[in-house]
Amino acid sequence: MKLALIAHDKKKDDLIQFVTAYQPILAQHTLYATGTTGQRIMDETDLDVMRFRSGPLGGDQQIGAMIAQDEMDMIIFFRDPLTAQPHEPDVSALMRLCDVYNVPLATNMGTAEVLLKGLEEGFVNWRLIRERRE
Ligand SMILES: O=C(CO)COP(=O)(O)O
Repeated sequence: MKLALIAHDKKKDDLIQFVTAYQPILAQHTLYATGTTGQRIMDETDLDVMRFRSGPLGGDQQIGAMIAQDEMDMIIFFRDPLTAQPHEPDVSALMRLCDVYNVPLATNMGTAEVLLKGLEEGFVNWRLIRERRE
């Protein structure tokens, strides 16, 4: 599976703690990240990450493009709900595309934990359900 990991600045420490705790699961998948988040993951864990541009410079949109091409399976995006982001339209667009394409999106650690545990158990069947419908 292809997973994207993203965190706003004040949530990056939380994301590092989370990916460290769930490194054994994450290591079984292909990981993508926005620029600064990805750099921190690579510096502070043993995970290998394909980095896009930094979020404010288009990284969210690059991940959105992968979603639109049906090439992304899950997004873990620790958003900061208390700080205005200069690229808020990009953040909204990314989340909107997750809903357009039914891509699982966790915007906080609680949901991210459930998603990763579900992923580990093989509960990610939405593509099959969608294919049956089409
Ligand atoms: O701003 C972001 C997501 O909207 C994250 O970008 P960085 O990982 O480059 O900080």
